[in-house]
Amino acid sequence: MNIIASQFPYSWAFSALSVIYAIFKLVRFGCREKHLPPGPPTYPIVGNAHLVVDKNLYKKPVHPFKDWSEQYGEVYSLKIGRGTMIVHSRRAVYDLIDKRSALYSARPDDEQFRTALKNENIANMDADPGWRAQRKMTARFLAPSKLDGDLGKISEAEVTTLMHDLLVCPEDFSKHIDRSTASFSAIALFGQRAKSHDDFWAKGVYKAMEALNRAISPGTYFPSEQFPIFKLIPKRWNPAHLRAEEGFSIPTKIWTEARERIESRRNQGDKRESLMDQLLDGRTKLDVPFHGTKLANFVGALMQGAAETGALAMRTNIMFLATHPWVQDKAQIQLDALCGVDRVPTFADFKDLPYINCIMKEGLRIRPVVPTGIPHRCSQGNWYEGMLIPKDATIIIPHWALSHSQYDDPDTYNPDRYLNHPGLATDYAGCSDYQNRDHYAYGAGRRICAGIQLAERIQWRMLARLLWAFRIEHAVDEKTGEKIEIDPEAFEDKLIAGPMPFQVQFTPRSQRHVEVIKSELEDVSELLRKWE
Ligand code: HEM
Repeated sequence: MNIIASQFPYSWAFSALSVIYAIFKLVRFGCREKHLPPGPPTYPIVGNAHLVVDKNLYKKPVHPFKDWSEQYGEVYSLKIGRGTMIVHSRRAVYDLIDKRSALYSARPDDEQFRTALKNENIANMDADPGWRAQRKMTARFLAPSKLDGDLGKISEAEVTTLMHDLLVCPEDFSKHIDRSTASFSAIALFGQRAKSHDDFWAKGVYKAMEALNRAISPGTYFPSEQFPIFKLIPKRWNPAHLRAEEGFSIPTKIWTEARERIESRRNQGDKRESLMDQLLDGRTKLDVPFHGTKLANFVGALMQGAAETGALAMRTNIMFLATHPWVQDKAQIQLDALCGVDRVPTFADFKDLPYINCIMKEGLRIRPVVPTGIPHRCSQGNWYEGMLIPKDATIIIPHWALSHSQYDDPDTYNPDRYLNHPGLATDYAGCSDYQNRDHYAYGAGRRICAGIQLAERIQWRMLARLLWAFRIEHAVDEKTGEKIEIDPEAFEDKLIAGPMPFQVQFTPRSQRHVEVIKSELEDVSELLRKWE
């Protein structure tokens, strides 16, 4: 009896201490650890997870990314997942993402991304030999010499088709742009052209992107890395998980069919110069071999990276050009002086048409296509100005917020701000003169957009030719005769985002311009037919 009585207080005390410790740990769970960069106040358990439920992280009227940077500085942290660090200044992007690129080039190990992209999409692959091999091959295939050679001619031919489509049916301008960027990418990557918007080679890529955007857009799935309890929800009851599975299965089905179509064409003796043809030939070999669906998904992921981004950026340009006629005036003075009415501009005119480049940069700055960037992961803990950036922290470069805080008068659309930036984005990215970087729309460090050279050329060609050919103006309401307003803030809430639908008018600048477009189309028809 005595023995039991003397043991009781100890076991009670032990249990009580355990409970107190568990409560302490629970309450501390979610608190920001010492040495982490500062950030918004945390709540027990949830940390800062509640803050990202609002998808409007970057936009007006809330703009929290920007407000937090004003409050907490150039690098701040959110207690989400294994820690989320926001790198919010030109200097910090250069110091961390560019200079320490070896530590900042991994991708977060996020279950939703893992399920939707597996290790088969270059944009989400970990920084391993397979990813390096794919980057190397992409850089080789999309080298400037090729993009300015045969691929350049094809790209210009597709833009000529776009000009003609805009003559014939201007109200469908968005569809024409989608077709144009998809078709050029499909010729380069698969050796096949998209003759119409409903063609497999155009429809497929937008269907794949829609599935992917549905799966991985910020704020649309449970933060199961932070709260593993969500992993216990049966997958069939978790709509976000089902969306993630479709984010993989829908694109994989499309790119597998694409590969089969190419194999069948090749079996009929029709071999072409596309990336897929070269891979199937074995003419181009990857340092790390492909298995299963990886080959189809590699080329498909490039197609996904190429088609929609360029189309969204172009829609943004059109929106701002329609609302800023003085910008068109400036560009058209240069175009008319150089090309007159008898010839269309080509990329060889890049240096002589500097204002087109200014317009391209300003569009990417004011409405970056990937507003919150694609997250990076820090693969090794390191210190920055007395703050710890922990191993496995998610790293965000908030493109939209950066663009709206690191520039003079950032909310004003003004391509003139780039008059002293005559180079392409590649000339400024990663440069030690970080104050002079043009914009961050292509990301930073080793993970910077792998198609940046192509992206710049596609947009430049579209902008130069469309501005040479048309005045872009507000659409007019047929009943009232009033112009239809365009809301420049109406942008999608997606990982890869563009303007909400809007209406504009494309008016040919003269009858002579119309004639030149028609004769140009005749000239390039032969070239394009080869890819049908
Ligand atoms: C306006 C056009 C484009 C924009 C704004 C854009 C933007 C971006 C951004 C922000 C990233 C992530 C960078 C980072 O993690 O820091 C990215 C990655 C990527 N982009 Fe683009 N992109 C565009 C066009 C293209 C084109 C034409 C291609 C052609 C293949 C392409 C292929 C890729 C690929 C493969 C990646 C993944 C790179 C990696 O994770 O290693 N993009 N892009």
